[in-house]
Amino acid sequence: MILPETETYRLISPRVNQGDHRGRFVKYFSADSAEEVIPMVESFYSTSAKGVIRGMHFQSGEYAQAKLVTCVYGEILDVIVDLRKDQPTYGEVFSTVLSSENANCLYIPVGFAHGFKTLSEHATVLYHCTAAYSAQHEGGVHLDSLGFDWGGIDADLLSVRDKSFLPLETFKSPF
Ligand SMILES: Cc1cn([C@H]2C[C@H](O)[C@@H](COP(=O)(O)OP(=O)(O)O[C@H]3O[C@@H](C)C(=O)[C@@H](O)[C@H]3O)O2)c(=O)[nH]c1=O
Repeated sequence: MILPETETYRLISPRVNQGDHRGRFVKYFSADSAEEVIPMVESFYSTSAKGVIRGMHFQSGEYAQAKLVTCVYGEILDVIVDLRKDQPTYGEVFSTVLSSENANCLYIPVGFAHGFKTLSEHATVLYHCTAAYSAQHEGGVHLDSLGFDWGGIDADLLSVRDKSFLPLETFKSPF
């Protein structure tokens, strides 16, 4: 997929969110109502305990990914940072709460790094991506270098890889 260079992130509210005595039915994304078709090729989810932060991740080159992210169980603070060098918004952070309650979905174009913190006891985060996973094309920027207040970072709950990322200040963006 070729994304317009000026494309930016979008918070998508669920189109259908009806409940009855059985529970709820939520459609958090529909290609028919999107501004353009987003060809998703991989879908995966992760589960995390309270306080876990994962990020700030991206894939680059031919495996660069746009992502749709939603939280289907629990609540997370979802965070993205703009890594597009030619944009005046380079380094800017956007954050939003995604939860099973609000059923919101964040569309993250190529050129942004993504991460989140789990706010609830447990959270399940679901992704749809426009490119396949490629370990060789993975990259990241240190989550504690964005000038963003995570509301506390528990280093014991970070992955070794996430701790190893360079700070935004010295990081060389591939975008
Ligand atoms: C992302 C991913 C990981 N893996 C493997 C690699 C590793 O052995 C294991 C766990 O990977 P990680 O520790 O990178 O998982 P995680 O930290 O949850 O990675 C995710 O973080 C969030 C913030 C994102 O934005 C996602 O795109 C993804 O990068 O799963 C896959 O096989 N396929 C995948 O698509």
